[in-house]
Amino acid sequence: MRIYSCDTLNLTASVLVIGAFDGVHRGHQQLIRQAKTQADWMQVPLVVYTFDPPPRVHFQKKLQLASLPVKLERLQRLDVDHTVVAPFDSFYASREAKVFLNEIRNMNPLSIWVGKDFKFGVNRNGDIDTLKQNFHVNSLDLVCCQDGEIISSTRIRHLIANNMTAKAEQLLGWQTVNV
Ligand SMILES: Cc1cc2nc3c(=O)[nH]c(=O)nc-3n(C[C@H](O)[C@H](O)[C@H](O)COP(=O)(O)O)c2cc1C
Ligand SMILES: Nc1ncnc2c1ncn2[C@@H]1O[C@H](COP(=O)(O)OP(=O)(O)OP(=O)(O)O)[C@@H](O)[C@H]1O
Repeated sequence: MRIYSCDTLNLTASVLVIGAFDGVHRGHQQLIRQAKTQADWMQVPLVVYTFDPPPRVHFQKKLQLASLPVKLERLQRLDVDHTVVAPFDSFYASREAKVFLNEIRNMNPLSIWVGKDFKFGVNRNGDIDTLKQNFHVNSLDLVCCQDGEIISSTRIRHLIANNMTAKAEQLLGWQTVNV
């Protein structure tokens, strides 16, 4: 897997997945695996575009589930070809949605995978519909755990804060000692 900073990756074709992916939990893993299957079928590289730190850590000072090296190792294990890491600071967060769209246009995505609630650009001005006006977009139904609750980084943060490590690891699909 090759790693790039934002604004540096140009490709003639790709499949792109975008998100914070804090912890690379089992929901993230399913999203990335679906995208990988499609990328292999299309014979184009799979690109993950992610943020460091995760926007919730930057804005809301939430617990970070995995450091950048750990996140990158997990993405590598999922057979991602290229990962773009945007340094998520106040300057980056002030980018207009259309500037972000221009950046990803340089990767010529044949298909983009995001969750239904995906937002981007200053003040979260861009959404999945904005993305759909410009690209072919796929979204996956949110993956739930055995008890039917949606898996999310937020839920895993709560479990860790309440010392429910075994349950957190079950939703993560990785051991928390690796953070
Ligand atoms: C260019 C850009 C600017 C952003 N600016 C803001 C912002 O001003 N406020 C905010 O809460 N989130 C901002 N975000 C973060 C998004 O709301 C969102 O958390 C991010 O795209 C990751 O998506 P995810 O949370 O679904 O993983 C920005 C994202 C991007 C790509
Ligand atoms: N359970 C899930 N099943 C499928 N896709 C998911 C799941 N959770 C998140 N995603 C998708 O993965 C991408 C990255 O999501 P994100 O990093 O915001 O995860 P999150 O678990 O929702 O985090 P947080 O709880 O901090 O908001 C988004 O496109 C999101 O919709």
